[in-house]
Amino acid sequence: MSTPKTLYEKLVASHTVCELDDRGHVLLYVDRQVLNEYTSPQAFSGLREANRKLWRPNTSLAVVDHVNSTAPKRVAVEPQEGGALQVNYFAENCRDFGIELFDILDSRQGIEHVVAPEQGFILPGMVVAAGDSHTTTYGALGALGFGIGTSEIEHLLATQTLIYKKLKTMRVTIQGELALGITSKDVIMELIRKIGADGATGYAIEFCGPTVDSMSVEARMTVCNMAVEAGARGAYMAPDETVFEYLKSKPRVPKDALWEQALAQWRLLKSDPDAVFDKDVHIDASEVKPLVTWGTSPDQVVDISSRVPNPLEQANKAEQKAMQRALNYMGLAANTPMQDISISHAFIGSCTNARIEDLREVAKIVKGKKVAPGVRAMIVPGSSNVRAQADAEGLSAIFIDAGFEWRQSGCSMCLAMNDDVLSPGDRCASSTNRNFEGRQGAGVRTHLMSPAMAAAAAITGHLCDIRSWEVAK
Ligand SMILES: CC(C)[C@H](C(=O)O)[C@@H](O)C(=O)O
Ligand code: SF4
Repeated sequence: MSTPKTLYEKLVASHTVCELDDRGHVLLYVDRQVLNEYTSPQAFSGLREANRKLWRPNTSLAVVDHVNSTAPKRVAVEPQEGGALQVNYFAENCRDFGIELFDILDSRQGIEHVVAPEQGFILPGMVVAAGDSHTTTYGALGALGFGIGTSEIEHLLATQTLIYKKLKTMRVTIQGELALGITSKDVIMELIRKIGADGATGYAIEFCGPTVDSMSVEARMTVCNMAVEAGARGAYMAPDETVFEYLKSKPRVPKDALWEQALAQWRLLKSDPDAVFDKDVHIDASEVKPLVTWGTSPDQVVDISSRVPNPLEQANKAEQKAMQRALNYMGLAANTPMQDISISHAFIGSCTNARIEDLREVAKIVKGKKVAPGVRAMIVPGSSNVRAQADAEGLSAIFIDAGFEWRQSGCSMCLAMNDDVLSPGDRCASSTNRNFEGRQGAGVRTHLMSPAMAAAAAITGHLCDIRSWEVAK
């Protein structure tokens, strides 16, 4: 009998063209890649210089997302606008190399990790690479997605392969029921709290267990998306009926007999029962609290009902110093109750938490309420399709009535590469995935949390416990 294998090992094995050495390097075939205007220019320039063509142009999908404006009225970029150079060069490259592009005015435009699944471009069992670390998101569909650098993009476009180092495997088993108001965002933040921001470096994570099984595909995407903040360059769940149901209606999935054939194959995509993982982690979902970051790394995170931690209680001197530095940057004093922290901004957006289910949750929280005086709150839908759907469901009317800005889609204030930049000292409750120094603008203080928590903070003007909110409803 052959050795039992994890799904990760099966996916890598089925895409291995050849082994390159005995240290785990293989030449890996990549099924599909998603391109953005921000990380692809040098790759295209390299191809142009070497006079190379794309090996399989129709395996690429190109989306403008990082630098575009999210101003409510959408217009094409003008040559003099910031980011226009990247957007225009991107369009030129897609035209010259024969790649399908969702440009700013396209009704399918949006953040790549929201758009690609929405289009049915990512299917179970695929290997997908892109010049963006949050490509792990696709693991929610049972695909192996990971981020690559710009020279790797060039290699990939020319050959449809990559030199890939096989990862170790980690199984994260999640069981128990989430309490009212607790979301999959809190679950992934709990994992990061537990294992640290480099706790999964060198690993691919398989998420499993009853809690994962009962999550929607969108909730699973949040988990796989943010797993990279624990260092994982691969994070997935075995695809199940929930995934197949989600995919069924998407525009680009195989149809009719091909669908049935695909389904039969996809149902085989799971780890063998006795497969051995290099590491096992368990999470009791019933114990997960609403989490919020206090520092400048996603693992500097606490339960909303607790206090800003005190570095002096840390035995490790280096850790103490890092905590103090984070507190200084964040303008926070140790032992302050987290709920006493006032905010100036709230941002609901990003590929972590700006899908339609997230926006529905936000609408439930803010309906009939008003954004606190002095707070600027914005909602940036994950894609133009999500925006249209939120309009159709009446969600955007609720947001606008409550005083939120309802904007066009893009990465926006998740990393502030367009005009959506905050000012030094601003403090933002954010549904995003990274709270690094300067992430939302120089000197800006970012607190990561679930979209529901960010919405509640916008209304009250300070960080607050979604559980008391849920009870009060
Ligand atoms: C711009 C891109 C390289 C980057 C990433 O890789 O994730 C960005 O999307 C981010 O979230 O920091
Ligand atoms: S929304 Fe944020 S995390 Fe996602 S791809 Fe854009 S910048 Fe990166």
